[in-house]
Amino acid sequence: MLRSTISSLVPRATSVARHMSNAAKLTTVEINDVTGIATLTMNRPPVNGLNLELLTDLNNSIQEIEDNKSRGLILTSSNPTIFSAGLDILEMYKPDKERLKAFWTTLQDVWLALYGSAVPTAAAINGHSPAGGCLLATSCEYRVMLPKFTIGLNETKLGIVAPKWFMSSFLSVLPRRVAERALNQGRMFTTDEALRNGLIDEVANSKEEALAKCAEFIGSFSKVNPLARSLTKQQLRAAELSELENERAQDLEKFIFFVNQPAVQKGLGIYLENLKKKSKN
Ligand SMILES: CCCCCCCC/C=C\CC(=O)SCCNC(=O)CCNC(=O)[C@H](O)C(C)(C)COP(=O)(O)OP(=O)(O)OC[C@H]1O[C@@H](n2cnc3c(N)ncnc32)[C@H](O)[C@@H]1OP(=O)(O)O
Repeated sequence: MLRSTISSLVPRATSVARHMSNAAKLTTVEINDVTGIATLTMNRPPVNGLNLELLTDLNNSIQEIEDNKSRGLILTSSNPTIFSAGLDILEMYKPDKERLKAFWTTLQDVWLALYGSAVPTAAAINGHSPAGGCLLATSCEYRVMLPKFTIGLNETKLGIVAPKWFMSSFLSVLPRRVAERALNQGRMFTTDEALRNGLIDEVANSKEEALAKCAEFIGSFSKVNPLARSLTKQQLRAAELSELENERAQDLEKFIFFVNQPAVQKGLGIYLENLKKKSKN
């Protein structure tokens, strides 16, 4: 799984960023030619709702970054106020059976790829980051967030239950007591609260500053043997990764059963309606 070598850590001569993915996709990957760090940007207006297509592009982009020996991965958003609104609720409301399966399987793929990535990962959280957005951010090794936004796993507020692997990412960052209470409450943390509780590592005043801080974190490994680093990370994360790997089919089954419960459908419908009402006001 090792993608980089010590020699690839030496900064290269030019500073031109290379676009690795084409613009028609819902993600772009840009590699900085000096640092070798890849910035993976989500670009699905209006709110980076994680639908099947965005998840597919995310998965392919993570793979591309792993394959092209990037020195690290920074996840961010092209939207100036929203990192990601989490799962696109429309994928779960009155769903098509086959698409629902593909949707959840691809979300599992994205989590396994990002949480288990061999390269150092960081999230530049330049906007709100509820639920699935928080899952992506907490799957990374480091988080830098802009002020006055919110982040958290708010599933209980929607009448749904965050799966175990959502909780694993959350628990890898927060103390158990804080995580348990926040999950039960469906708590959204403000940027300040997230910093105080350790849900994020730093605050930045602009997206550029956030990206620079993420790059600095990734650069902190420049003198560490990359193979030793990635094997250490993967060993530390192995238990949670294999738990999902071994239970993928059951997890999918549970999800499909849960989502199709009339009470869950009713709750999602009401939540969507309220979102739409709010956006009209
Ligand atoms: C073991 C098995 C059990 C498994 C059970 C399932 C587990 C599922 C796990 C995770 C769940 C999720 O990730 S669910 C998604 C949770 N997300 C949210 O609750 C966020 C909701 N959105 C907001 O709070 C806000 O939209 C925002 C803060 C993200 C942005 O606010 P802003 O004011 O800028 O934008 P609007 O609110 O006006 O929204 C614009 C537009 O987008 C639509 N929208 C927003 N979020 C979603 C979403 N998550 N899915 C679908 N659509 C969304 C919103 O309705 C507006 O639409 P219209 O313009 O058409 O009105």
